[in-house]
Amino acid sequence: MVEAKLLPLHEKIPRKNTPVRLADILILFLLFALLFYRLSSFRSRGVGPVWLLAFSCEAFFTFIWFLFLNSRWTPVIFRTYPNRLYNKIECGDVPAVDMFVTTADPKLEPPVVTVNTVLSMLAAEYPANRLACYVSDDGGSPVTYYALLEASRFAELWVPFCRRYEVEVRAPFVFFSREPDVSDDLPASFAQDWKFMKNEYQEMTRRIEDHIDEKKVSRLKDEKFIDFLNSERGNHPSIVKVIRKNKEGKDGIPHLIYISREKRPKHPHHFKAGAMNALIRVSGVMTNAPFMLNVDCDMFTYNPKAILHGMCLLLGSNEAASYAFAQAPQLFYGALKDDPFGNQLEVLQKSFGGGLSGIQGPIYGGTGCIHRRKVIYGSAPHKQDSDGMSYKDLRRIFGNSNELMESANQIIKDEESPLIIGELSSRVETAKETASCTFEQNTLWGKKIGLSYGSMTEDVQTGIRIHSMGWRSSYLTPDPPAFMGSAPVGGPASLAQFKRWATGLLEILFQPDNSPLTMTLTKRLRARQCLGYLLVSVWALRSLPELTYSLLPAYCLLAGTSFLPKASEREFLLPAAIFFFYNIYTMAEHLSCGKSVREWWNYHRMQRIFSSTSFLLGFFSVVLKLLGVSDTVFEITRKDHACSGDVGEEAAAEPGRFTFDESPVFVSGTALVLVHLATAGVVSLRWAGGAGSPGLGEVVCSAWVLMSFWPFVRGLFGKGRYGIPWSVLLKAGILALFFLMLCA
Ligand SMILES: O=c1ccn([C@@H]2O[C@H](COP(=O)(O)OP(=O)(O)O[C@H]3O[C@H](CO)[C@@H](O)[C@H](O)[C@H]3O)[C@@H](O)[C@H]2O)c(=O)[nH]1
Ligand SMILES: [Mn+2]
Repeated sequence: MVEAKLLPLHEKIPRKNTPVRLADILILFLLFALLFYRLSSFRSRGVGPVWLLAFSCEAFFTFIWFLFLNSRWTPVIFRTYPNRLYNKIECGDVPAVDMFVTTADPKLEPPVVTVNTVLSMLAAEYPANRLACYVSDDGGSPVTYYALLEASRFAELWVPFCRRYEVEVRAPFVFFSREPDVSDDLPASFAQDWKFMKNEYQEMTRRIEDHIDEKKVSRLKDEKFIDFLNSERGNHPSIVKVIRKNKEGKDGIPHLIYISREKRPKHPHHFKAGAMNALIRVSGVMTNAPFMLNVDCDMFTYNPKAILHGMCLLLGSNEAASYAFAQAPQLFYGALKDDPFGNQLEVLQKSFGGGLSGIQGPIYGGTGCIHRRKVIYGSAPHKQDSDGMSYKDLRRIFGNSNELMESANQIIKDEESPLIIGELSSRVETAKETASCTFEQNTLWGKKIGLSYGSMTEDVQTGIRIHSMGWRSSYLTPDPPAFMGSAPVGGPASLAQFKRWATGLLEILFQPDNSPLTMTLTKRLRARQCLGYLLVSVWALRSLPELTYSLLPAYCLLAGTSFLPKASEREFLLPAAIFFFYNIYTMAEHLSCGKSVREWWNYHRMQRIFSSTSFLLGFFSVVLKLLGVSDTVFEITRKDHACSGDVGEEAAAEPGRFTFDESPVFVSGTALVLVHLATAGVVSLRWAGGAGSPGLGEVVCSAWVLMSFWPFVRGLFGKGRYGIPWSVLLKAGILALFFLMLCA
């Protein structure tokens, strides 16, 4: 028998994908043929503005397709074998992991959501004395702190209960949403314990919801809340509170620590990246684990062995040692059927994440990721710096805290041995210092170490920095999935999220010391990985050709010209074939991932909507930032979660129906729909009046735009939040009129 410890902890298996490659190439070939046809037509019929525009858009689409093809050319899958780690666990030989949860606003992110996430982390299957859970609260709210105190108390019952009955999903709201499974192999006590626990859980959520008002919490007159008395949101000193210490060893409950970093109105706080850096420093002086797991407040552990699976990717072999981090895909629990807002991106993540895994590795997605601390501290791959750094360097890089410098030096010298730091409580004052808003001044935080600043997608930016150092990354895809979060519901939240992403991704492209382009030329970012990053970096730029291409059919129908070959010409088959194969291809891909045709259509149509709305605003935000007019802001996504009693009003009557508000993000989409409706009217009138029949290609395209933007068409007639507000209609109307005049 092969000895257990000799068996690999993970395997990286190339996936066969010949049919996908063939389909990718076929479409690329057709796109090139179309471009070639356009070029040769310039010679025969001259260069008109309409065909030139069409050609430019198609050239852009071809480029995108090429990037797409590159990203999925050599997919691999990772298999992990956590059982092979049990030897190590028995000897107490597994590395410590610091777990970070970020939350920022108890109104948009209900504390019950955060509490469920925290409980699922505390109950992880991993030696409890190797774990510490740090919650960063950018809201600085006593409400969140109160909820965590409750969570800590409940954990005393919950964690042993999960271990005793090997509970599968350890976020209580999931567990109690199903009827208990009373199978024969469970002890007779289970049914009774289940009832008791459910009751305790409900009591706890009731108390938390009872204390959702900050004033009520402050009135509790408990000295625990003193720190919050004179603090207001955005203006308060650092608060660090040890809520619970692990006293009972490896079968106990991990440490739980609350942090609210210092905030002052005049100091930029760098949103989530700033919060993460405070977490990294505070944990650095308190437990200093060599690995760090970070999740958003709504992203609970779905697979209790998630960390074990992650460790299988990061420990054991030379190959594992080259992985900077293990990233899990962002999957969603209890999400709406058929993904009406097209924001779950499961199919896309599978192809993109699996594809990049075959190059340098998946991108860092900001949540559900286990990092090696030394990577975040700037260490290069396969380099053991046994001497560590000089005091002067440490101070210049990490900042003026002896404890932090010392702990950072430990990490740089030797990554896997956990550092035993005395009493947690004795470190609180030091921790507060490192969480102050001036601590980062004249250090490399946000530049060379920690999470990088300057982009709304700090995650991707940081990932690029890491890959540029020559590190690789791995994809954490156990079955069941490691983590699950909540996807935004409704039009405003979904479009705002994609706007933020598009903004952040484009911001990166324009940062000389972070842009994937320069990183490939000057550092160790692989060329194909760079192309992979480009595929998402150009989201905001995609808005221009997408919008242009959706306007072209309307323009041609109104102006009596065409941007496609006539249906009677042989070349008409080219765009027709692209249209046909592209849609069949994306549909087949969805079906092969077990998705419905409906879900494919929702994905397709939301892609068109995002491109012409969110991405466009993202593009403008970046332009304004580059011009120095206004800076970009991180707008937090509202979490309508099954576990928070009040399912937001968005999700009320018709949860899958598109909703609107007065945000400018709706203007371009509304204008587009108005233009096409007007076009349909004019063209039918003309046709009835005996004018010649309009071009088939243009008519199909115009109808396709209306079908894709159907939520907006419905929005014209909807009531309340299902209707497009007057202010948006007015702005869109003016734009549409302007365009119609242009066509006349
Ligand atoms: O000033 C802030 C703003 C946000 N957050 C936290 O950041 C996380 C992500 O925010 P959310 O509003 O949920 O944004 P999403 O669009 O869902 O986030 C995705 O995209 C972000 C980048 O745009 C990444 O940071 C996230 O990890 C990734 O899940 C949440 O836990 C927030 O509490 C803070 O801690 N401080
Ligand atoms: Mn989120």
